This record gives sequence, structure tokens and C-alpha cells, in this order.
Amino acid sequence: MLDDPGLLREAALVGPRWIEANGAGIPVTNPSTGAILGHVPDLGPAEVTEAIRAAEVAQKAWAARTAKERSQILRRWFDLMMTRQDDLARILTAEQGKPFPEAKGEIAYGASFIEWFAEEARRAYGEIVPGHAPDKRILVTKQPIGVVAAITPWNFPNAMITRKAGPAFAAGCAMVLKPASETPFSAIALAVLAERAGLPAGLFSVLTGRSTVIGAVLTASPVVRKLTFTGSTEVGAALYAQCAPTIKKLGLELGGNAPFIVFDDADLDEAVEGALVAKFRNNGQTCVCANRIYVQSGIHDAFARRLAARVARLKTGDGFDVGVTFGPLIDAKAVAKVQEHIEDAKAKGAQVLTGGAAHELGGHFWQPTVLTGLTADMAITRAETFGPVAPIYRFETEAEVIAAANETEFGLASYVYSRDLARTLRVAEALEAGMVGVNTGLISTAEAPFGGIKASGLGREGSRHGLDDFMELKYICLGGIQ
Ligand SMILES: NC(=O)c1ccc[n+]([C@@H]2O[C@H](COP(=O)([O-])OP(=O)(O)OC[C@H]3O[C@@H](n4cnc5c(N)ncnc54)[C@H](O)[C@@H]3O)[C@@H](O)[C@H]2O)c1
Ligand SMILES: O=C[C@H](O)CS(=O)(=O)O
Repeated sequence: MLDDPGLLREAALVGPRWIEANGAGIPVTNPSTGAILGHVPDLGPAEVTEAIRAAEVAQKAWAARTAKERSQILRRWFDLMMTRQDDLARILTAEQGKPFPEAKGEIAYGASFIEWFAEEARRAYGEIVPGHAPDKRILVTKQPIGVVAAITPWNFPNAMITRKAGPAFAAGCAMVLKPASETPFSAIALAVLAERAGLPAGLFSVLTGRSTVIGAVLTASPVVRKLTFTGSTEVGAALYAQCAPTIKKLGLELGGNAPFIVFDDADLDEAVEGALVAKFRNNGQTCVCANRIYVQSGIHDAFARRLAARVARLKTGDGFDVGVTFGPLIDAKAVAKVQEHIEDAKAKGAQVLTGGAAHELGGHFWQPTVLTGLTADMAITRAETFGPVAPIYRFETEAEVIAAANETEFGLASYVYSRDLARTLRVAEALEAGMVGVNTGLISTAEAPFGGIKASGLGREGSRHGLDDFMELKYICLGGIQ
């Protein structure tokens, strides 16, 4: 099924060496069919330690190369990813389920981080600061943090890795990666291409196995100077604590509960299309999904009808089937959470405009759902659904909706639709979130700083700021200059 079969390896990369699964280890299944795609090794603490040691050695030589040399290798990696975009997307759809066109989009998005940081690699500028004494000069330089551990989620099995690997390698760091057990083959394919691009042996390891076993060694190692984690807030908090004894630098991209606010003066068609992408991209399995849709009274009924009608026309099915918009959810646990949120909302008075039940395809498929009559006491209001359910809340005033939108522990993404410039700026400034989409439901791009506040995490990925998160400032004071 692949043009380049060498990209699908049932193996893990431990420093410079590949360890084959040989038909044993952890099975990887297709969430659409339940079929076993292959196996990856179940590595233990010894292999994790071996990978960290290899990274420590390789990182020093990598940091000693010029920024231009690092940039050129990253650019070759980008070119190889785009040349093999279809194969990488086929692997991604098979193990994560998203429709093939959407998977191709993720590959281009993921590759854009490698492209962007291939360019940023050559712009880690330092400073010379006016001295505090006649005989002193102040230099401020930037140096790579060193060995970085990365732990990534299943929902974007390519882009969540490259959004970390791009800046890490551009800065001169090494990376020991543990991808999600559900989607390891996308990570392994990235490592195959990285080798072909000329990334030095040992600089990039991809470890597969039990997350707690691998995570325990990565977080405890004093050689690992940064942990960059993308996943749930619950796990992120646990890893934060595990890193405390070795005072690691942390990058945490965690959970969300994004409000999507539509005022009466919004363009109705644009707001419906924006809600469609902000809510239903990746079948609702993104951290920046619109988890609560607040619509002002004057436009509420028209908006709800149009969104429900739009959603009802879209196709659910296997990601490889033509015309499919919604693939499967990742697993049975995800289906159960979606069902629990819908049943709780209905029990507390919500109405189903479309969907609301398991899809006739069975398995991990769910009918895309639109609900109205939502209230603050419902489970769906407080927790991230991570599925194809659009809950619509009615509101009257700007002050009321800002208070409701901010009534959450999370602060990742948020969205506001209005044609009143003053209002959009007032609301954007008042929302407690790291990112605000104004009259758009799609905000993620390599050029912009991605990240959240409160329980949604620490740090930023992408943009020129993303490189600094993998570097340390060093202050050099030159004295005795008479
Ligand atoms: N902020 C972002 O950029 C972003 C992006 C994608 C997903 N997410 C969040 O991730 C969650 C969904 O992804 P998920 O289900 O993979 O999250 P998860 O937290 O269950 O798992 C994330 C990663 O952590 C690993 N892991 C789990 N427990 C661990 C432990 N005790 N020690 C070490 N590693 C451990 C998993 O194997 C996986 O690789 C959602 O909450 C979503 O909002 C956030
Ligand atoms: O799930 C969260 C990812 O960050 C998705 S994206 O970056 O918005 O595509």
C-alpha cells in the first residue's frame, strides 16, 4: 500500500540502532477496522538509558556544527517528508483513523514546522548590552538546552512530534521521543526520513513501550534537561511532578475547553463554517476544538438549524473511503466519553438537533451530533469531550458570555465571531486563553506561538518563540577592559 515500504518499520530506534519487534511486543490497531497493523517493541529501562546516553554524545557534536549545517539537514528532512507525503498520510490514516485528505493536510502542517525551524535555526541571535562599568562588557548568548525528552499524543501523530523536533534540532539539542502507543508508526517513519536527511546517529531516538516505564526513566534522568509533553492535563501534571527533582525545563501542551462565541452581528454563514472546522476537525479530537458554542439570542435559532443541517450532510466512515469527513474515534474509551457527555446533557434538558447516538457502522464510529439547550451544570461544559459533539449555549450579553467562557480551568484556544471591531478586541483581550481566533475557526500555523495558560500548559511551540524554548541564555561578563 506504500510507494516506499521502508517507511513502515515494526521497530524502535534506540540511539544509533534499530530494534525490531519480530512479531512480538505491542500491537498497533486500525481504529476503523480493528485490524492489527503490526507490532512495535516493548522496550525497558535499559533501552531508555541507552538512548539517553547516545543522545548525550550526539548532541555535543550536533551543537558544534554551524547553524547553517543544522538548517540544511532540517531542510532536507522537510523535502523528504513532502516527497513522501502520501505514504506518511497512509500510515497516519491507518493507525489514527482520520480521513486520508485530512492526514495529508497534517503531514504538510507537520512538515511546515521542520521548514520553519530550518529557517529559524540561523537566527538564534544574542545581544551585546551597554556595560555597567567602564571596564566591563556584557555579552548575552543562546546555547542549546542539551538532551530533550518528548512525549506526544495520538491525535496528531506527525505534527505533534515535528512541532517539537523542529525547534529542538534547530537549537542544537538531541531528542529522545516516546510517541503515543496508539500511533507509533508515524513517528518511526519520521525517524527513517530523518536518517535519510542526514540527522546524525544517536541524535533522535523513538522509543516504544509502556508509557509509565519509559516516562519514569526519562523524567528521572539528570542528563535530560527538558521534558516537552503534549497530552492531557492529568498526565502533564504527573510528569511535571516527576521532573521536579532534576529541575528540568518544561514544555507542556495540555488539555483545552475552547469557547466559540457568536454574536448577533456575526456573518452567519462564516460562523457556521467556522464552527464546523473548529468543532469537527479530526472528528472533534483536537485540543483546540470548540468545546462550548455560545450563540447570542438574536442569531441562536438560525445558527443552530444551519449547523445541524450542515453536519447532517457530511459522511462518516473509513478514512480511506472517498468523501468521508468523519473517521472513527480512537478507541472504545473515547466513544464511551462522548456517549456519557450526551446522555448527561440530555438528562439535564439538552435537545438533540442531529446525531446523538452511535453510528450504524458500529465500532468506534459516532454520529456527528449537535445539541441545544446546554447549561453550565452539564459534564460537557466542564470537561473536554474530544469527539464530534457540538453543544450550543444561548446567551444575552457580552459580559455574561465572557464570564461563562472563562469559567474553566483551561485556557488554550478560544473563538469569537462578530463584525464589530471594538467588540472583537474587547472580547479577545478578556478571554483567558493563549490563543484567540477572530472570525476564523482555524488558527494553528508554524508562524504563530501555539500554547495555553492555566491548566492548558506552559510555553509556546512554533513561531520565533518556539526556538527559545529549547535554548538557554548565557550571560558573559568581560572585565578588565581598560
Ligand atoms: N495542547 C496541545 O497542543 C495538545 C495537542 C494534542 C492533544 N492534547 C491533549 O491530549 C489529550 C489527548 O491525547 P492523549 O489521549 O494521547 O493524552 P494522554 O495524556 O493520555 O497521553 C499523551 C502521551 O503521554 C503518554 N503517557 C500517558 N500516561 C503517561 C505516564 N504516566 N507517563 C509517561 N507518559 C504517559 C501517552 O502514552 C502519550 O504518548 C487531550 O487532553 C488533548 O487536549 C493537547
Ligand atoms: O490537538 C491539538 C493540536 O495542536 C492540533 S492543531 O495544532 O491545532 O492542528
